[in-house]
Amino acid sequence: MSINPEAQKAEEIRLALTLREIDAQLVKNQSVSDDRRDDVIDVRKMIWEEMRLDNANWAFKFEAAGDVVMNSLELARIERGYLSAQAAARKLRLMRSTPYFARIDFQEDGAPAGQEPEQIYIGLSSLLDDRTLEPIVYDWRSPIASMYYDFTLGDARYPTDEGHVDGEILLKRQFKIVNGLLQLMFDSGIRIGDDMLQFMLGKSSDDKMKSIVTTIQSEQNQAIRYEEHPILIVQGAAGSGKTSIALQRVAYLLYKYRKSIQADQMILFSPNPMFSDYISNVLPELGEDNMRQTTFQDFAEHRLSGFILPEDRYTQIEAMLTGNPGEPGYDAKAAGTAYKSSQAFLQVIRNYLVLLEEEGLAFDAIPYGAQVWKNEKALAALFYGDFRHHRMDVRLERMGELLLGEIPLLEERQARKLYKTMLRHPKYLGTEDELKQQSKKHVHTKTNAIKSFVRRLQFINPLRTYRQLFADQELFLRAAAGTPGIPEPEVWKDICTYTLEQLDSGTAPHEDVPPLLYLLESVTGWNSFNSIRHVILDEAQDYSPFQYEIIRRLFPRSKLTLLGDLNQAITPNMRIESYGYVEELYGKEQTGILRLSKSYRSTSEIVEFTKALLPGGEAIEAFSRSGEKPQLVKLAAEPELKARQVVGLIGKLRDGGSPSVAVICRTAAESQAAYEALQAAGAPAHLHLVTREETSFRNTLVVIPVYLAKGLEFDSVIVWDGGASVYGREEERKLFYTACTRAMNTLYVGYTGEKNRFLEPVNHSLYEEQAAPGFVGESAGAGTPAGG
Ligand SMILES: Nc1ncnc2c1ncn2[C@@H]1O[C@H](COP(=O)(O)OP(=O)(O)OP(=O)(O)O)[C@@H](O)[C@H]1O
Repeated sequence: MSINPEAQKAEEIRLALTLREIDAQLVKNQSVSDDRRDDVIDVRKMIWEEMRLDNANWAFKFEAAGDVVMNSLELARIERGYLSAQAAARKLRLMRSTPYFARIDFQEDGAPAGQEPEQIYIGLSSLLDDRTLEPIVYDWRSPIASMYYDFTLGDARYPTDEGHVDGEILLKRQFKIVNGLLQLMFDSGIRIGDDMLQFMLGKSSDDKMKSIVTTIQSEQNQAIRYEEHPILIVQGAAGSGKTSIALQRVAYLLYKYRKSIQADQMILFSPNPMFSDYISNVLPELGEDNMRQTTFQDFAEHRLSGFILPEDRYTQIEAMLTGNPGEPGYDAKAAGTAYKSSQAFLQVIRNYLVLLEEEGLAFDAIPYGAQVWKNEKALAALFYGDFRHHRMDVRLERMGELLLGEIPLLEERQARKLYKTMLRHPKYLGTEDELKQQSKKHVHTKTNAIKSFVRRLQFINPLRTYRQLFADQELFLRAAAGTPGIPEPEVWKDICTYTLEQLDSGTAPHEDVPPLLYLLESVTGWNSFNSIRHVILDEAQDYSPFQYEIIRRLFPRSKLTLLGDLNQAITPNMRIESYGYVEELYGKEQTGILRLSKSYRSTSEIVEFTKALLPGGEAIEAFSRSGEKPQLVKLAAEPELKARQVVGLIGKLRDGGSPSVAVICRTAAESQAAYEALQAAGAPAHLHLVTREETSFRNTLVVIPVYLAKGLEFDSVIVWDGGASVYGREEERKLFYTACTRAMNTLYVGYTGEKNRFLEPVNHSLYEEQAAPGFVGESAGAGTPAGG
């Protein structure tokens, strides 16, 4: 809706006044910041002086120590003040560029006649008039600002501590202000969207993820501010904004609970370090510190270090995708993955833990040098004898205390023995006192090793305990009694053989890592992180019941937000069809589910095409942004020619101005081959192969396996080979869907041979078919390059 010149002028004046206020506050903040910095330096100097009183007498030193403590407390206080001044300056600087992005005029019900509606300007942070303390800009996360996201013109309401305030929105205006300059503004009657969203989505991705605060949609806003249950599950279609919601939700919670929650009390489990880098700019853009980020793999490696090497998730996926049924180890791993990631197996491990209370925990003898101090039998006797009435972790604690308590006696005895031997032996020279000292020292080294062994609970062996389940059929059947889904005996035998082979070679297959961790933590006592108040899991469909249970136990005081898309559950053989087990683990009454069906990433043409790949895909809706139809491109079977054709497609896209192009392959092995072929075929020099070791995100021109492209997006996507021989199995449907949904504006599905079967039912009006550049169509035989 266009805006009259008078209103335009008024907005320009309002912007100028706001900028003036921000400038004034920046100057003031700078002087406060300088003063506080000087104070910090002064107090540090003072502490330093006091600590250097080396030559002073004891009484003086004592007094000085008291002063140091006092001054340290003072220093901590001033430092906090300094940091908060800096944070305020950071926010003001962000606001200097974009002070606000929206305005609503709100008339409260029951307002006295003639009272003007309140003009609510909404920005990244709040800004108060320094003198009157009247709000000039409201933070987008404030309750009053939520109306901007939730309502169109007309009736509206917002929550306050005393209940809802009802009224009417008379105007809804959006601004694009960059570097303090008003570039664009328009009024909208309908949802935010439309014009501004078109504008935002139309921008092609050539960089990391951006914040979406200016155009958050009402259903997304609900997820961002959701607080009805401590556990929130967001199931959303590809491109529906789940990752964006996760990050804006962190910002919202940091604002709402700013007195009690800091950024480092929130933790995001992300799929891999490259993804962490991809999203790393969003919170700083919003003026907030980044939350902590980790991956489940990192945690597992940390906890299992010293025991066994956990196989990486991507190694597992690659093995499943590159192997074939019938090949050695494949079926056992596939069946093992399905069973070990199931809820049924969680129950088996729980039952096993009950059995272990009575018998079966594996112990390792405690060494004293090359000898044994306590053998397995003696340790088991303590665990299952003297301490049997306690919980297992308490038993271990008691055993630790008891064992450590025996060490002085051991030291004394051994030192005496050694001393006597030394006295007798001519090779030990020295006085009696010297020999006594030497023997003590020698013994001490050995007992120190014992102490560390005991403190680290190395006298139990969780790995052997876990292994036992696969080595002892009768034991497994006892643990599995009454649980569903027990594999057929033949299948179980194969699973056991494969598992034992792997464990004995020093690697825990990826599917064994969560059960192993769960067993280890349950026996030794959960090392919980009580300070973490909120855990966010992106790509939640990739976590098994075990992993959820581990996360629940590790963060007992934390709320949880899960964001996932069951249609992108691409780990082969991990059968995750719903989040029912999350509800079971946390309790239905603790859990809320929100569903998002609108997809914002891709053009309507791409969304219509990709949703047709899914049974039940009708529920997915496209945001109305138009582009080219996806193109199915028949490529030559001959590898060199095919690579040249794909180089041609890349050239076409780049000539068309596409800022980021991804050639997406099914596996890492296929990516490597495609990368080499493309290089040899003259691809641009900056073509980059993305591997799982990648820690920083770059997307200008990449070759990437689907499972690493997950969660990311590219202006253009070329599916390297969507042929029937590449995507053949039903379980690869989701993999293919994930690959195609990475495209924002252009999607080319290359294929050799026949098209895959997921494409068959897709209505032909949803895509176009074309011959590759320099390729004279299918009928010309497998690739005769035009003109060459
Ligand atoms: N309200 C919005 N305003 C502007 N852009 C949006 C909005 N919602 C989503 N987007 C954009 O849509 C794209 C997809 O968002 P995001 O990656 O968060 O989706 P997702 O659900 O996590 O996707 P996927 O599951 O496919 O990885 C991003 O470019 C994001 O910026």
